[in-house]
Amino acid sequence: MRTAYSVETVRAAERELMARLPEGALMQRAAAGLAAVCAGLLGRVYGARVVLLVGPGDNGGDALYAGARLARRGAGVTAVPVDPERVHEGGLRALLAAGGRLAGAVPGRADLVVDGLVGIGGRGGLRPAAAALVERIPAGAPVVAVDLPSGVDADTGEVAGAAVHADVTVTFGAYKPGLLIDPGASRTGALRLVDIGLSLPDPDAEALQHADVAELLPAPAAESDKYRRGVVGVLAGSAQYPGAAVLAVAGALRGGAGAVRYVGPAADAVLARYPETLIGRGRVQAWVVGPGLGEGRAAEVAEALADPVPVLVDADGLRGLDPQVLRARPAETLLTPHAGEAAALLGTSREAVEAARLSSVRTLAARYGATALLKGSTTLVAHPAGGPVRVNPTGTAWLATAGSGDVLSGLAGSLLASGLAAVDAASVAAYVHGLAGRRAAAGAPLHAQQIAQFLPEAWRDIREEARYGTGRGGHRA
Ligand SMILES: NC(=O)C1=CN([C@@H]2O[C@H](COP(=O)(O)OP(=O)(O)OC[C@H]3O[C@@H](n4cnc5c(N)ncnc54)[C@H](OP(=O)(O)O)[C@@H]3O)[C@@H](O)[C@H]2O)[C@@H](O)CC1
Ligand SMILES: [K+]
Repeated sequence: MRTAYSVETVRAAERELMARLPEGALMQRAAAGLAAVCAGLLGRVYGARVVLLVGPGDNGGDALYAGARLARRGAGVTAVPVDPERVHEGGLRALLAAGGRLAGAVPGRADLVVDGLVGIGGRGGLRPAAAALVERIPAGAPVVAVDLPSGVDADTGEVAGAAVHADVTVTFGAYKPGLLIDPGASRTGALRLVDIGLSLPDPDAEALQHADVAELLPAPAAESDKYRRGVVGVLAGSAQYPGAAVLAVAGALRGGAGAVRYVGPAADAVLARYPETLIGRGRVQAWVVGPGLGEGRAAEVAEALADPVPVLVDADGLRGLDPQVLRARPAETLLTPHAGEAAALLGTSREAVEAARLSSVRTLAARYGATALLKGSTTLVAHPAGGPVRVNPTGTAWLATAGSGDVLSGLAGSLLASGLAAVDAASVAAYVHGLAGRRAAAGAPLHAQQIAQFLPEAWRDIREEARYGTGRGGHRA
């Protein structure tokens, strides 16, 4: 599990630790870790041209101390400050003593650029003087961000204006949520965590990794039959949208439940494609309600919600949901809106949800007493009782295609039926779905059926990589 902590939490842990350590010890730990990553990237440190972009705070200090370490190993290190009047004094002294130099402009060539402009003390998009240095980064030079890419909001991943695009981000003490959530996540490149000895409470956000997902994926036991493995009911589709039913069933058939039961007017379309589907009402261990239902189906949605089993509500099923009804349910409810549907549930605009995805998903879960999965470039999952928000690390922009959400809801419902808690079912489904989307896309547009077709491959890959380290990986770790 990759866990992430808010700036406030990191600062508190840092204060607590600093009080017990000699002055500057934490910065030295940070700089040592940063220099080690830089040296690894350079391969040969001696003679390498390293450029440090240095902001006025401790983030710049980290860069300067790391630069000093590289200079002592023979690198040619040039520090370019945003403001020559405001540079971390100790760091600058160390760099100059090690043979590094200070310059007023970014050199035209570099083997490595270190972004020490701003870290967790940064607010808003990069200011013009800092942004001007970023623009001068020599083309093709690899960029290592110190703690986080400058311009990315550490707590939310929001990017207001200019921000650094890093190839590697070396972060200290703990991951910050903004490194895992887009648009920030797409600026970080490969993430490296340097342990500086902070003791931390419960995280604010967390991201499943292959090994976590492998442990959660249901596996049939020797004595399993289809009913013990769970039956998932799918209430979806309409005369107008029969395809949504087919796609939700496609996802559900590949989610580990022993059987899929379809209820609705698209039975012919479903059977034509998946003859193994059970048709009509009967006992289920979880429901998927909503994809392609169209209008006027509230009574059927209410009936499913009255069944005392976990229910996933998606798409048209989300219209007019009553928080009181969900709160009174004896089993878990999982809501899977995209930003527009979440906005309707929260009585706000789509833009407001997109701008503040983390707080939106938390509010949604708390207000409706349900687990909430907010779809998007980084899908988020929140539990109604709070706790860390799960951030999906496998998403890809190619997943934003018609019907993709129907496959996801079928898959998540199937995982619910096989006994996973709603938070796990939702986050595992998002993870496997994202991976399948990446496999299916392989850099080209895809359609939703392909995502469903690639689910078994993604699933196997997760199992194998977790067990033998031999899977093809491919997700950004
Ligand atoms: N946590 C830990 O355990 C450890 C933390 N460590 C390190 O300390 C870092 C935090 O240092 P920090 O507190 O000095 O703040 P930092 O990120 O350097 O930025 C503040 C400066 O930037 C400026 N500025 C603000 N916004 C801006 C913008 N948009 N565009 C441009 N400029 C902007 C702001 O200017 P001002 O508002 O003062 O005018 C201020 O001068 C942390 O990220 C990590 O690297 C490690 O050394 C040890 C362990
Ligand atoms: K930085």
